[in-house]
Amino acid sequence: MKIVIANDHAAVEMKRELVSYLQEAGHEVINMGTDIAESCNYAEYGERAARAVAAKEADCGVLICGTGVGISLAANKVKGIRAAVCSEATTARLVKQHNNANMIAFGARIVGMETAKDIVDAYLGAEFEGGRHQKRIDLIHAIEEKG
Ligand SMILES: O=C(CO)[C@H](O)[C@H](O)[C@H](O)COP(=O)(O)O
Repeated sequence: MKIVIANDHAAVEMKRELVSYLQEAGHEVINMGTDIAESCNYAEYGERAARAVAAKEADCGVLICGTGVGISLAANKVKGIRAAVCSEATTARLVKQHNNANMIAFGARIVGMETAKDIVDAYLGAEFEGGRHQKRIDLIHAIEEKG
């Protein structure tokens, strides 16, 4: 898969390790930074990655900040984005199966490296189930259209 990844200063090391992990698994990774420890603003990185997913430049996205919350809030402001915060693998699987999340987010200050890998594996290994779940996603996007 083609996966975009973005993070703030809280997650530079975790992102670096995940990029290698995903590449070793055969994925193409588009790294949108940040790659330095200097304090930065998660909204800019979340938006950049979300726009790439919305434009179909990537199949999906991985977002990491301190908690995963700020960067997902920013990404979710981009039309067509469903970014879900996950702190464990079951949620990561279900956000794909039920919500067809096109981005996942987690916190480098919340989950450890092995859990982060489990989250990513569960999400990438899951398939959207469609059916009743599609109607619910359509309702979410109807809210988006109302502005
Ligand atoms: O946005 C966040 C919380 O929703 C992220 O955790 C940020 O990484 C965090 O706010 C950054 O905090 P810092 O004190 O500036 O490192």
